[in-house]
Amino acid sequence: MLEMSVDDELSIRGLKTYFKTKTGYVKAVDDFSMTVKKGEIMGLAGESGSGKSTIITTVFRVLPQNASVMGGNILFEGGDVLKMDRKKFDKEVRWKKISWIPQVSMDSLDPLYTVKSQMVETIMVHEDVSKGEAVERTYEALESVKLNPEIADKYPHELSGGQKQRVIIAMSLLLKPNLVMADEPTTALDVVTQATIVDLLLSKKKELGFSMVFVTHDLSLLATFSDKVTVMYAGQLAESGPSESIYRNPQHPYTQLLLKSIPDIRKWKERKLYSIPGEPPDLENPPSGCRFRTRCPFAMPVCKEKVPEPVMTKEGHVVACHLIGGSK
Ligand SMILES: Nc1ncnc2c1ncn2[C@@H]1O[C@H](COP(=O)(O)OP(=O)(O)OP(=O)(O)O)[C@@H](O)[C@H]1O
Repeated sequence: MLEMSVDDELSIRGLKTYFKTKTGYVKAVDDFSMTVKKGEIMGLAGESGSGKSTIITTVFRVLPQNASVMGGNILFEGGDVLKMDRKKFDKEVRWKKISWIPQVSMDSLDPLYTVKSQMVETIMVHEDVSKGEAVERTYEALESVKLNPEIADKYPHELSGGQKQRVIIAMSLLLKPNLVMADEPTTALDVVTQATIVDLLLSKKKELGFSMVFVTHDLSLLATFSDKVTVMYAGQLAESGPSESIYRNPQHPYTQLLLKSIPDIRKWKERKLYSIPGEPPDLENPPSGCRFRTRCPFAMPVCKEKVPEPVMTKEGHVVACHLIGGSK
């Protein structure tokens, strides 16, 4: 049996989630591991298409029809989320223990129902409470994310992006989950609204004490609040470790280049914008060995032959790179 440490909230081990296509399988998440400790904020970063959302939808068990979990475990509160009976997961885990804050998009709230009816329904499906009590809790939840109670009777299309994201946050915290997975929660919002949404999430975290996975392609945003950062490349782990150390002393060439591509506002006059040369690989036919080797300035012959094994460095980072350690 796979054991978790008492201070682990979520432990993803060797996860493989593939999408079936007409021509084969997109290996969107391929042997990926990550542990989130209780109460910590884990930032999950990587370029678009690196598999971040697929990890979240695999944990939340909302994968599309053409996806299959080909291997691995997702350990949470002593059990494997992937092996749990579907009905039990829906009733006891989804929203109640693990919740999800998706991007503000057209389909994150049901367009046919008012905010109040969606929130009341969420409470009543999971808890044995009267409708009156569920309505009362809905108003309290809206107030706790600083929304006017009038919002309760509105339909999603009547709300601004920022209001919609506050409703989604209120909904995701309704049942006081232990783990919140926020998937690019501020993308598609303007910069000022982005900052207020991050502040709101951080203050709710302080108040309620949940652990959080915060998915973003924006490493500069994570720097301001995450305890740890995991960097993914093409469905696999590149580097993971304590935030401060990752930003000060990145070990993986991909992390180094990602950090180099963050614009420094203090040097805006003299500095050209940097972007990593090349494109992320086709995940239906990824390169052999290290998937980053086709863009890596330090690629060596071994990088083509062997998949690098994640190893712990003296800085306390887990790094999958032949410059650092072993191979599979
Ligand atoms: N339903 C699907 N069928 C086939 N391929 C898919 C499907 N959903 C996602 N993919 C592919 O899986 C890979 C990982 O996608 P995913 O959305 O997890 O990446 P991401 O890092 O979250 O990207 P972004 O930051 O753009 O949201 C991509 O190559 C994507 O094209």
